[in-house]
Order: sequence, then structure tokens, then C-alpha cells
Amino acid sequence: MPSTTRDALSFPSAQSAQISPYLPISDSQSQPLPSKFHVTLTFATSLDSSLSLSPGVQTALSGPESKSMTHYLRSCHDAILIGVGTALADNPSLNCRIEGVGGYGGEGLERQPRPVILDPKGRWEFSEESKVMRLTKEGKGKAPFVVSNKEMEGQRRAMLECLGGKIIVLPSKPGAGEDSSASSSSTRLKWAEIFKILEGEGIQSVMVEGGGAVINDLLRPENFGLVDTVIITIAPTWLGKGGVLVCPDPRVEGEVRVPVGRLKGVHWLPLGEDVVLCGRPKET
Ligand SMILES: NC(=O)C1=CN([C@@H]2O[C@H](COP(=O)(O)OP(=O)(O)OC[C@H]3O[C@@H](n4cnc5c(N)ncnc54)[C@H](OP(=O)(O)O)[C@@H]3O)[C@@H](O)[C@H]2O)C=CC1
Ligand SMILES: Nc1nc(O)c(N)c(N[C@@H]2O[C@H](COP(=O)(O)O)[C@@H](O)[C@H]2O)n1
Repeated sequence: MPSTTRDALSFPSAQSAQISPYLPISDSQSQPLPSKFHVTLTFATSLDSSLSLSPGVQTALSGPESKSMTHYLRSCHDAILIGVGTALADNPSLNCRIEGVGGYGGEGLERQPRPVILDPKGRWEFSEESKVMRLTKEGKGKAPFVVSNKEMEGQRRAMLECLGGKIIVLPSKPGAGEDSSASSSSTRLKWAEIFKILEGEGIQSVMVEGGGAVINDLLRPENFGLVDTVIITIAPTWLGKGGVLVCPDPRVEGEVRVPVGRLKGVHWLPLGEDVVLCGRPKET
């Protein structure tokens, strides 16, 4: 086996066939590009709705089968988006390690997604040693785009650009009536604008992986309609209080509390010891 594929993952076609209705494209390269920008919200959660044991800590929830599923999803999207909290906590790879994808037996960077880090205040102090940069240098992934309100210091920016990444500076616009759970109102970016800017970069589909603040923000009623599909890995474990929770703000109509949202067109897929939930925020 060539060294490039020694650490490659595979995801069986019987299982990918069950997930592909929720994806912008299947892994078949002959499929046409999506005609509309597609957003997939995806993450792994515990039975008590935790993404990790505590803020700033990375917690492995997915078993090997659902981890392969996540990498399969990565191969079917143009970009992966995470918040800066996840970049700081996880030092993630944000590449796709499915057998046959570029860097893992495939040509060039074929079907490797573009990592996108949402970092309005410029808190992510990446270096050439950050995992995502190392993998880029090894030809196993793409360099990240950093979406920010701030310009980046010259040397780090030059290194990022030299690897093929870039910083995308967006003007901040305080939003009326927004709370500060994801980001202070002066730096909070509107999701419609974030997705529009990515579309302008030639990106047609994005999987948003987390973390907590990003997911809870996208679950707000005014944002949920921007999400096309939701794919959640549920692991058979409780992490306990104090974790990073997926738990959006409550929704009140008049003086009555109503559910924040419910998925439609749901499909459940057991994968190893986990179960994967696929659904759509709206009817199609
Ligand atoms: N189990 C799983 O599948 C996953 C788990 N995780 C875990 O989640 C945790 C990280 O979650 P969390 O700490 O909530 O951090 P996030 O990754 O959600 O990043 C949050 C930060 O992103 C920025 N941000 C979020 N929304 C917006 C917006 N609309 N506009 C502008 N900026 C925005 C803000 O930065 P600023 O404050 O600088 O303004 C905010 O503080 C880690 O422990 C990680 O391991 C992460 C991903 C997946
Ligand atoms: N699907 C999934 N399962 C888990 O158990 C996780 N902890 C995560 N985290 C997400 O994956 C990123 C880390 O993986 P890579 O190093 O990029 O392969 C991390 O940043 C989260 O986005 N996901």
C-alpha cells in the first residue's frame, strides 16, 4: 500500500447511499455541482447534548464508523467551517482522509474541502506547526480561509497566503437585539453574509462542524432556514454537567414557549455503537 493511503479511511457504499440524499453531491465525481449553495450542519453529541467535556477541551465522541462517515461528508463538501473556539481547543486537521481523495491515493487535492475558520477578533494564533498547515504542506489538505473583522499581522498572513489560504476581512455590523452568546454584537457576523462571501470564493457547499457557539447560533430561528440539512452523530455516553452544550436560546411567541425547531424528512442510521440522525430543517 502506498504510504499516502496508510492512514486512509473508508466508508461503505451501502451506508453512504443512505446519507447521500442529505448531501449536496455524492462522492461520485460524475455528479453535477449543486445549483444552489448548500449548508450542512453536522456534529457529534453525547446523550446529554455535549460536544465536549468542558470548554477548550477536545473530546472524542464518534466511534471509528461514524468518524469515517464524517470524513465521507467532508469529501462531499467544498468547505468545512468551524468557530475559533474549536480551532483553539482542537488544533484540528480539517482535511478529508477518505481513501481515493487527494493526498490519500487521489490526484492533487481532489475532493479535499477548504477549511474555513470564523475568527472575528483574530484570536487564532496559528503557525506552520498548526496541524492544518502541516497537512497542507504535506499535500494532504487545503490551507484555511480565515473570516475575520481584523486584518492579520504581516508575517503570519504571508505564510497563510504562501500555502494557498487567505484572510477574508468582513466589516462588522452590530445586529439589533442580538445577545452575546456567540460573539459580542460588534463582531458578530451575519450567517447569510458569511455564506455569500464563501459563495463569492467559488464555494458551493459548506459543512459547519461546530463548536457550541456556532451551532447554537445557527439554530436560532432567523438562521435555521439557511441550513439545508443536519447530520448528527449521537454517541452512547453521558459527559456530565459543565460541557460545551448544543442547547439554543428558547423561543417565545407572545408569552408562550414553543419548540425552537424540529427536523423533517428524518432518517436514522446505526453506525457501530453510534447512531446518525439525518434531517432537514424545512420541507423540500
Ligand atoms: N463533538 C463535535 O462534533 C465537536 C466538538 N467541538 C468542541 O466544541 C468546543 C468549542 O466550542 P465553542 O467554545 O463554543 O467555540 P466555537 O468553535 O463555536 O467558536 C465560538 C467563537 O466563534 C466566533 N463566532 C461564532 N459565531 C459567530 C458569528 N456569527 N459571527 C462571528 N463570530 C462568531 C466567536 O469568536 P469571538 O469570541 O472571538 O468573537 C465565538 O466565540 C471545543 O471543546 C470543541 O472540541 C467542536 C466542533 C465539533
Ligand atoms: N464528528 C466528530 N466527532 C467527534 O467525536 C469530534 N470530537 C468531532 N470534532 C470535530 O472534528 C474536528 C477534529 O477532527 P480533525 O482533526 O479535523 O480530523 C474538530 O475540530 C471538530 O470540528 N467531530
